[in-house]
Amino acid sequence: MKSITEDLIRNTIRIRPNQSHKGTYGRVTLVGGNQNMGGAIIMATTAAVYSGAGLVSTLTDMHNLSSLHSRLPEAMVANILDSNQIKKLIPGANVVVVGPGLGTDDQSKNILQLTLQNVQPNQIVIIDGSAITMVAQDKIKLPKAHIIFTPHQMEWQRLSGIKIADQKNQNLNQKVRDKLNAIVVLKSHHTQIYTSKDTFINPGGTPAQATGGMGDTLAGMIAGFTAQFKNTENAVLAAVYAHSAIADKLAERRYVVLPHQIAERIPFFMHNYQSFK
Ligand SMILES: NC(=O)C1=CN([C@@H]2O[C@H](COP(=O)(O)OP(=O)(O)OC[C@H]3O[C@@H](n4cnc5c(N)ncnc54)[C@H](OP(=O)(O)O)[C@@H]3O)[C@@H](O)[C@H]2O)[C@@H](O)CC1
Ligand SMILES: Nc1ncnc2c1ncn2[C@@H]1O[C@H](COP(=O)(O)OP(=O)(O)O)[C@@H](O)[C@H]1O
Ligand SMILES: [Mg+2]
Repeated sequence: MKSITEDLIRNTIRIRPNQSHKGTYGRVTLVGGNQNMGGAIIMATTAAVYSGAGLVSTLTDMHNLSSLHSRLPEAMVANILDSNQIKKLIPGANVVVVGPGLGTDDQSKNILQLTLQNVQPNQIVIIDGSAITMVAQDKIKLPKAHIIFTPHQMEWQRLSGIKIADQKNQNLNQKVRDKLNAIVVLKSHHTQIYTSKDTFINPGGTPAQATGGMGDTLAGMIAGFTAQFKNTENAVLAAVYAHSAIADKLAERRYVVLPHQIAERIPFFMHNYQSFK
């Protein structure tokens, strides 16, 4: 298993060309946040915006509208229950994130299905949180697209059938990845990334990260990075690395690191590591 290196991060985060505009940096659409879990989609959206995605739109329950807007005026918001908005905003994106705080009831399932039905083959789709659980339990058909799953260990157990105790076995994980034909970010205290060619381990991470919303933030970062940087695999690796490297730094002086504190530091981290042209 290869460790993600600083060099890879430097070769991935590019200096922004002068001749560019917001469209250069990708369109991200996020789908999630029911009445009870608006925080999850707010954190994911925040991370996508702070990672530098050019245009970010969020389909969420309208109960979350004012809290999302007041925290993050940069994001556009649409009603998750309006199927016309889903049909418009999903095909218009470069990267789709589905799942943070989506819930797993019948309404959530319909939203997930409609979202996936509108995905285009050239798009990157990050399937996180509740969406992983529903794909696992309800045998939801996956679209032809560049799919990235971001499960924690229990979500991976649900999706892969591999018990948490057996997830140490990389061959088992890789076999299921091959069947899914996706990038799998298997989150834990040292997150592993399974791609079509390789397995990587993230060298960083701290128990100060063990708090709700930490994975939602990672999903948004992966969206922001993959929207901007051409090599999708490297963009995923860079996002995973940045997420924990920022946390490790903050944890030098904190007992717990909050997801929004990570989001605030993303532009500083990316500034320090930019080099690739
Ligand atoms: N503020 C918000 O709006 C927030 C909303 N959120 C949204 O909630 C939705 C549900 O996601 P979820 O992860 O909270 O619940 P679920 O999928 O049932 O998994 C938990 C079960 O798995 C087990 N478990 C075992 N290993 C584990 C591991 N390594 N990491 C984690 N869990 C592990 C664990 O075991 P236990 O804790 O009991 O030991 C428990 O039995 C999702 O859409 C998400 O986006 C959250 O982000 C929080 C903030
Ligand atoms: N003890 C730990 N050490 C390092 N990283 C951790 C630890 N606990 C959790 N994390 C990280 O926090 C995130 C948790 O993701 P997830 O469980 O999906 O959170 P949520 O759904 O609440 O946003 C993952 O990126 C995981 O690697
Ligand atoms: Mg999660």
